[in-house]
This record gives sequence, C-alpha cells and structure tokens, in this order.
Amino acid sequence: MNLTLDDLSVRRGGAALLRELSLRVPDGQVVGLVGPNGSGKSTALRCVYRALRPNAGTVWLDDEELPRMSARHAAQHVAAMTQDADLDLDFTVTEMLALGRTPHLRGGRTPGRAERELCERVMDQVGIRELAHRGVVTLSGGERQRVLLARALVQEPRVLILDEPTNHLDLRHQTELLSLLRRQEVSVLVVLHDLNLAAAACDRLGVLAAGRLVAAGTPEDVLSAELVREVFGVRASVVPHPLNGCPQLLFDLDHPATR
Ligand SMILES: Nc1ncnc2c1ncn2[C@@H]1O[C@H](COP(=O)(O)OP(=O)(O)OP(=O)(O)O)[C@@H](O)[C@H]1O
Repeated sequence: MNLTLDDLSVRRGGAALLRELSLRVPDGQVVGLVGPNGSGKSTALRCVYRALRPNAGTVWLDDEELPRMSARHAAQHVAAMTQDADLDLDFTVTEMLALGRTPHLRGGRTPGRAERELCERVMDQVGIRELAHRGVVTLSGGERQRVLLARALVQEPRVLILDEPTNHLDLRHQTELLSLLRRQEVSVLVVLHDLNLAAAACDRLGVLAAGRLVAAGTPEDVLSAELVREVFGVRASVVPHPLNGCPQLLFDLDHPATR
C-alpha cells in the first residue's frame, strides 16, 4: 500500500511546525525521516496516525484519503509505534498484544485461537516470548519498546509508522529491530536519529529542517558531508560501508561543529 503525505502544513500557536511537506512511501519500502531536534518529524508522523489534524494538505493510502476513513478502517491498515504510547496500564504483555487485534475483531468478539497464535508468532519474532506474563509497568525501556513494536505488528498493518523505535534499545536490539522491519512486507515510515542506522535500514530518506523537507532520495543521494554540515551543523566524513557500500558517517569529536 502506498502512503503519500501530500502538501502537509501544520501551524500551532502562531508557529509553522510543518511547511508544505510532500513525501511518498511506495508499497513495501522503508522510508526514513531524519532531521535535527524540533524539525517537525514527530509532527509529520502525528498527521499520519491521526493524532493531529494538519492546517492544510492531506494523507493518502493508495487513492483513499486517510482523514476521511473511519478510525476502525484506518487502524486495519495503519499501525503506529510512537513516543506518545501509554504503557502505564495494569496489563500483561500478552493482554497488551491482544489489544493490537481490536481493529480486526467484529462486534466486540474476544480474541480466539488464531489471534493467540499470531501473538505468539510475533512475540517470537520480536524476542519477547519470555516476557509474555510480565506486567507492562514492570518492563525496562527497551523491553517496552519491543512490546510496542509487537503490538503494532499484531495489528497486521499494511503501513507501519514508527517514531524513534530504537531509542531505548541496545546495539543488538537496534539492529534486530531494523532488520525485522526490512523483512516485513509493509510500507514503513520511520523517524530515526542515528543517520548510520537510517542509511543502512532505509530505501529512501527525507530530511526535515525547520518544518521543511530539504532533501529526499536514496541514502547515497541524500547523505553528503555538505548536507550534514548545513542541516545538523556537524562536520562529518562520508565513507562507504565496507560490506554493502551504503554511506556511513564518521564524526570528529575534536571538531564537531562547523561554526
Ligand atoms: N502544540 C504545539 N504548539 C506549539 N509548538 C509545538 C506544538 N507541538 C510541537 N511544537 C513544536 O514544534 C516543533 C516540532 O516538533 P516535533 O516534535 O515535530 O519535532 P521533532 O523533529 O520530532 O523533534 P525531536 O527530534 O526533538 O523529537 C518543536 O519546536 C516543538 O516544540
């Protein structure tokens, strides 16, 4: 399913948070949204998972306008793993995952055997089976993060929206999560801060600065030393990854900034 952000503008309290953002996530591709703090990345995602209504522009799922869909219909197609998620609930991990099936259950039906098997498969994929009976409030930051990903996958979405999904994860879990994303047959829009992980994991990148899309394309097209200097104010060298050739950034901590 193709996801299209179409000319989105968001203004709040007299400030422009997003300015005429257009970005396409083609069916089955992983598109990364990167940019400095406060550049509008989460704002863009919020417009997609309907936590925020843009002042102008819209979002398309193929040729259907997402804001016009019912909440249930939208949730059958789009799942989000976000910074806003509230896990301070007295639920076990298994119960939390079952909630992910809600959009697909008709008339308040409770999850049956097929749903339970799906949840178990996803727990194995994400490596949280041993947490199944733990209360979600007792989990570490990284464990919670993986439970949220599992809940999104249990939803069996066609489009997955992820806001900094790796921020609490250790190195192994970061790489596992991103390689898992690449194996999913869904369209993915993901905000990442780590440009090297973004270059490795994403088919395409969009770069936001002050609410505007300033570059978009393949990681090779986008990640230049000039762009990193201009957008992030950081001096970096770009080298090809020795195994797969994707661009990777090296930083000089003695001379981090250009100004
Ligand atoms: N309701 C609001 N009213 C006013 N300003 C807001 C509102 N919501 C967000 N902002 C501001 O909009 C800007 C963009 O916020 P956003 O969360 O989209 O940035 P971001 O790129 O995701 O940042 P980060 O990398 O720090 O997570 C920030 O300066 C933020 O303070």
